[in-house]
Amino acid sequence: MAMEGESKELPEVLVLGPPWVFSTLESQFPNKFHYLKPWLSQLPLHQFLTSYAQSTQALLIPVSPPLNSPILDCLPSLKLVVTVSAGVEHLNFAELRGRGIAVAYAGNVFSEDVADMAVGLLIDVLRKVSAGDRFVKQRLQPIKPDFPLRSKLSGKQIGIVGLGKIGSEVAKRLEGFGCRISYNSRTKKPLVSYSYYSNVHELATNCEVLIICCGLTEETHHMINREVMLELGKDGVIINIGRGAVIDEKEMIRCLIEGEIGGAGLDVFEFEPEIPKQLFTLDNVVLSPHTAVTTHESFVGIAKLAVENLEAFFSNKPLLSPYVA
Ligand SMILES: O=CC(=O)O
Repeated sequence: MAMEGESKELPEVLVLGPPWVFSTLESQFPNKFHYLKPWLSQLPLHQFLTSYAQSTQALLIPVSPPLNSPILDCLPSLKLVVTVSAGVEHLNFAELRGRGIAVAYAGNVFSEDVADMAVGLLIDVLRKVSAGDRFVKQRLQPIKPDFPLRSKLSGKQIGIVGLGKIGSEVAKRLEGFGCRISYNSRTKKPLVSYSYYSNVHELATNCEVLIICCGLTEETHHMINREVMLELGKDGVIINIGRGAVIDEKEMIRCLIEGEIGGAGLDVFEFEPEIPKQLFTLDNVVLSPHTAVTTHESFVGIAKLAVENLEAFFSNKPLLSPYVA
């Protein structure tokens, strides 16, 4: 049902969650759909949905909050969820399948930006770019011999955890730095020449850097545990642009403080939006507020893809980026 003052002719799309990508989508593609925007209403969400979204077939959401059963119960006509994210851990695929709801997601749109961020964090941790910046600004001196030595990136042994779209982009970039690439993933990739380790323990033992590029599932939750970090070793660096809970964050902090690993570059955290305060005091840690995907280009790209998926759905055509669980 259309809200007062809005078009009833355009296909209806419900938008949930923080409208961060939505504003780009709406400004780039105005008048494509009739958007239901609960955040503009005084009504509590469930009341809004039962008042206005009973015939809504398509839903647009970011990666959080989880799309739970009470929300789905309020949307009896829902047939499509478009999540503007590469990660899909907020979706329960068994339930969505049971309700006959298809899913489209970000596919490859963010992969280059996320891979760039992984390399940026790695260079920052190894070469102490942010630490050097703090050093100069705090002491107001451009050059000082007592700044600690950095570590070289070229030639490093890199272990990629999850050689999907993002992991492959990371590998491609680091090959350009003369790094030796190994990876762990559920299965060996037939067309890839990088060394494959069937478990993260062997990968960590044989690498100097671990880059977490996989999604969060029951299998990957806390996959990077204390044992893996000890195997990575005292000079080892962890970069995480996947999901925070793939690493046992408490143990990682302990390992960083005790010098059991050398450093970390983190764009994601186990209990977002919380970031453990101990990380703020560590100079061998570079932090980023889960912004690997937030470039102008990625936002325009995901807005376009979301619109294309919605248009395909409303004209009974195949989705552009279906997520097949
Ligand atoms: O974290 C961002 C995403 O999953 O797209």
